[in-house]
Amino acid sequence: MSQKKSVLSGTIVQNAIKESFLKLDPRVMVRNPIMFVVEIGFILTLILTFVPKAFRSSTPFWFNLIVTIILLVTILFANFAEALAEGRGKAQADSLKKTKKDITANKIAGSSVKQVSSSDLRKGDIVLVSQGEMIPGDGEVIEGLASVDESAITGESAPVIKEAGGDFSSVTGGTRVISDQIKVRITSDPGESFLDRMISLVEGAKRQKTPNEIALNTVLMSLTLIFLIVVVTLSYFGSYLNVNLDVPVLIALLVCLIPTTIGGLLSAIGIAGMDRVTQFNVLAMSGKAVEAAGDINTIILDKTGTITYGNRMASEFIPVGSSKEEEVGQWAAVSSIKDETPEGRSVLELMKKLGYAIDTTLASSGEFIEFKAETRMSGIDLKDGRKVRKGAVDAIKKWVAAQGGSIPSDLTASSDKVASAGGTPLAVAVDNQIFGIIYLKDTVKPGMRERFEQMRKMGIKTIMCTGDNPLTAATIALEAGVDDFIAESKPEDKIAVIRREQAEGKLVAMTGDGTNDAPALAQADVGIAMNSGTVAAKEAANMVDLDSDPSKIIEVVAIGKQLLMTRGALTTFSIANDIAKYFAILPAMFMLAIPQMEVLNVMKLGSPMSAILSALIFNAIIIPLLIPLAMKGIAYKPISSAQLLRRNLLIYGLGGVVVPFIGIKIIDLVVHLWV
Ligand SMILES: Nc1ncnc2c1ncn2[C@@H]1O[C@H](COP(=O)(O)OP(=O)(O)OP(=O)(O)O)[C@@H](O)[C@H]1O
Ligand SMILES: [K+]
Ligand SMILES: [Mg+2]
Repeated sequence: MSQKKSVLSGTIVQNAIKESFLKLDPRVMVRNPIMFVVEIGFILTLILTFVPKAFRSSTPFWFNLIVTIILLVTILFANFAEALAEGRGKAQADSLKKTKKDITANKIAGSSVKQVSSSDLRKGDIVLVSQGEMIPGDGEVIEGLASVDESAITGESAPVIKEAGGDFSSVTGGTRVISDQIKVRITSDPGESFLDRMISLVEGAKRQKTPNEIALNTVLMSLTLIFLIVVVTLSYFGSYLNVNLDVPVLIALLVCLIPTTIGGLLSAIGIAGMDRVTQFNVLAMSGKAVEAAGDINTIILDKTGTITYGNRMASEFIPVGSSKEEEVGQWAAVSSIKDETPEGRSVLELMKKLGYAIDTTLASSGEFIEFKAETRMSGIDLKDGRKVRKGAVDAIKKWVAAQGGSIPSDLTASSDKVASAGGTPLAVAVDNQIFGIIYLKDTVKPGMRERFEQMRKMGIKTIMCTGDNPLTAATIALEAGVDDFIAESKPEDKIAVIRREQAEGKLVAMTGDGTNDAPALAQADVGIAMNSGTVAAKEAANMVDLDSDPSKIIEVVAIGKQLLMTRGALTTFSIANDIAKYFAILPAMFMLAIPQMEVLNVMKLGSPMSAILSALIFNAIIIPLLIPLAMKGIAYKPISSAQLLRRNLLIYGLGGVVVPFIGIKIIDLVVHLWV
């Protein structure tokens, strides 16, 4: 993102303080039932402060006033935690909104170019964008190639190449063309652009509670309800025994017992988790996706463009049978004249490099057969009836065999040589004759082996799925160090792998960039599309990586795990805490009613009233003290989940019991000076 703020700026804190008060509105508070109970308690003690005799209470004015103030502060602290977590996203949204201004677009209408406002562009419109101009809307490059400065969106200053065909065709409105000229087909209507979605995302406007959060909330609400019943029963019980338990004391008891710590921090934890993903330049469409990332068992990656750089370039024409190199090149070129994919264009470039002239007349009137992931071939049907094809060797072999052709005896040896070097062999054929092989070269990105090793330590299995042949796949799989690979896979095969894993109860993540990856990205529990990829891939996925770095999935998984751990740890801490507070406040309450019960004062607190106030003060200040942990998350190390659980129970369970004893005791020493 354009502004990476690692520290919280003063304005964010100021706004959060203001927001904490605005969130006191009961219509807002009711969305957080635990804190809403505290707010009702606050209203009751407020009434008691000014009408001391209400509810047959006998506590003094000053006590009621202090309880009222502490309750208010407790709610404000919880609101502040949430507002602070929301703050960074809001600030980011503001700066993104500045990127979104109306610009003039060169819309192509028939044979002329018309100048229109970018806000008047609709899905399907075609615009021309030249050097120095801003791209007026999201779209797909349909003609040409240009380098584009996407720093407004990604924060990355190095320009990226966008080109028609292939997997690098999508462009984002608000980015700038810095060289050449492209024709773009607009793919979004006003208000539905990537930037719009991004703004509403970081703003948290459409934030919904995740299923995990809803489940936890239900548990916490049930706990609250149980304590409410306990406290109400206690008050009746008291009056039956002729012991007067005062309303402010009962409210203090209730607030201490209900899980206000986690209740106050829960939404901040979720928002901060999402925000951490965003700071990492990954846009998560839902909190659910981030949480799912934390539980991932299997990751599916495609080969080209993910594990390798993805600029598969023709580097050699290898003749087979009785044909000549130039012949292979000629037919490869004829089949590529209208092939807009990087592979297709690289064939023509290789011809130029080798100094061969391309016979364009032959192809000019033919019917172009576009490359499809399903057929794994592309080519042209010539006017004279001949059909020219290039494509995956197995696909071409089948195609030739279906026409009664025979397979040259040296084909396999030649294609295997290319494949075992990690290259992609494309066979070139005309009707029933195979002429030779195009050697497409690609390179594995550096550092892949270490990344996959890290995933293995996290207990995650990696599977490479590629449309390429088994030998190339095996070579690259070995070089990159993935656990498993599937070759010659069509889009539906990728989905089948994901479904198979899911049927075994596993959560599956997938990264991809191509249109052929889109269905699988949608099927996966976590689908991460590369921002460089096609519009279809980005729409199907539930996360978009603005830096287009597929290995980033590791960090996304770590952030997801961290989110789940932080929530679990703070829930444990909160509930353990409440148990400790019980020992401070319950004896104090009875001592207040029956002064002879001094034996109950196990913590040796100053006086019943100072004990109650100390517990209540501790209950309030623990919320802001835990805000940094809620926002930053608990540090994550790749160790087994059993070890993790043991460690967290020890720290946050035991800590949760011990800390309040010490905290309340210290506060009581101070409070008792007055009370
Ligand atoms: N322009 C093209 N013309 C003909 N055949 C092609 C072309 N591009 C690729 N192929 C062949 O089709 C196969 C599938 O290509 P595709 O780009 O769909 O792979 P994929 O399924 O995305 O897998 P990956 O990206 O991991 O390689 C390639 O391995 C290659 O043999
Ligand atoms: K509490
Ligand atoms: Mg691909």
